[in-house]
Amino acid sequence: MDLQITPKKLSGAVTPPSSKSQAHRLLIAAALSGGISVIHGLADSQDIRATRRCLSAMCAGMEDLPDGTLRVHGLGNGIVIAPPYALLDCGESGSTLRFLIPVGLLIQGEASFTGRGRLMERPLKPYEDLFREKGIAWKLADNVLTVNGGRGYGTLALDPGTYRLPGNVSSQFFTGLLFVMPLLEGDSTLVSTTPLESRDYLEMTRQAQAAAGVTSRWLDENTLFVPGGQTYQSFEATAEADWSQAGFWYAADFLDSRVDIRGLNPDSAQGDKAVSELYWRLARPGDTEIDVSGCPDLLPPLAVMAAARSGTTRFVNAARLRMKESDRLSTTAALLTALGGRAEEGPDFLTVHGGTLTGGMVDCANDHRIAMAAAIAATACTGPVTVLGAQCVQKSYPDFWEVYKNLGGDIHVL
Ligand SMILES: O=C(O)C1=C[C@@H](OP(=O)(O)O)[C@@H](O)[C@H](O)C1
Ligand SMILES: C=C(OP(=O)(O)O)C(=O)O
Repeated sequence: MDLQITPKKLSGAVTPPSSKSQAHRLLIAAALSGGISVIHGLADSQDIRATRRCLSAMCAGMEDLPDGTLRVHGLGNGIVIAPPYALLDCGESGSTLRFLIPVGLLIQGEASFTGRGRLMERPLKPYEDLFREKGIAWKLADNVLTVNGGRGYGTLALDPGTYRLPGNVSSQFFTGLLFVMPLLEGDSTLVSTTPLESRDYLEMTRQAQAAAGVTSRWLDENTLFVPGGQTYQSFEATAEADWSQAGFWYAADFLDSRVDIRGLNPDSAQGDKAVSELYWRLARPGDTEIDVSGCPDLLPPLAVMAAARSGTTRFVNAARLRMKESDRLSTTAALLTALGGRAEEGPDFLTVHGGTLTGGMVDCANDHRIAMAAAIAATACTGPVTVLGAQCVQKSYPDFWEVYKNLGGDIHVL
């Protein structure tokens, strides 16, 4: 779907959908438990559907109630996950794939993972290296990854112990391991061999586990101690509003729209709540530097703010942005330059020069956050903006265009 946007300021109230990151975690913690958990406020999106689909394929029960509540029938303390083989279609969701690979080792036989778009090209090496070191079967061929925890043969391939991973590729590997470690018979430690980036995402994992009565503790800033022999208890929880998505509405306000952003938890464990402070930092004129290693998903909306401010903004520690749904350093720079802005990418940074945006044609590169950033940038352009492939917002915010229109956005489908 291609859209033409005629620049208009937006106005009205918005409640962002519930946090995708929190939703993945609550679903997995509920599925690993031994009872029926109740989750309120889950927003629908392609990524959340992917996690639900995979957990269902592992035999967790998912029951949607008419009031929007989801009841999850857990697998039984994760000890026996029923099928002897499961084919798990992760769609385009990196979180689903990386969170569930270790969970797949609990299946009696093989678990195969597949995905679409760029998913299976996104990094998996930290798991591959670790699995090879531990003697766990790993095969990636023709877009399908197969792992085998060997549970059907009376052994548990994932032993308690020390697990070392680089901390600068994706925090999602740490989350995946952290989900299964408490179920092992003995204690484990999870060690980041480089300074751990996106640490708040691990805190979100620990928070979802805490809801299910599962604990771990930091020994130092790169080492997490995970007691073994724990079980996930069923729980009731409400998913909170998504700070990463709120970032786009903050950017709209930065560009002089009047969007009243509602429902956000200021004490949230979501690291992307940093947008509320970064907004004010960017509002001050002059050159500035922003470290996005802890909040990579904020880069597209922050870059749009940077394009309209007075001064140069350098986003640093951003190498991981190249490994998202698109190479986001490149696609964010391309988005801004296509609209008449000035931006340059480096290997691990993006420099954005403030100025005015004129309009033009943006290719979303199948990246939801590029599509939403383009929509917000359009509100400040002097001429029309064409957005190619706008349907990719389905990944995380399916009614984004509807909301944009309700706020007064002027869009029509080409
Ligand atoms: O754990 C999570 O929910 C996520 C972690 C981040 O990934 P990285 O840790 O790979 O940067 C983030 O970009 C992604 O959208 C969601
Ligand atoms: C990178 C993202 O998600 P994931 O890694 O789960 O695909 C995202 O939502 O921007």
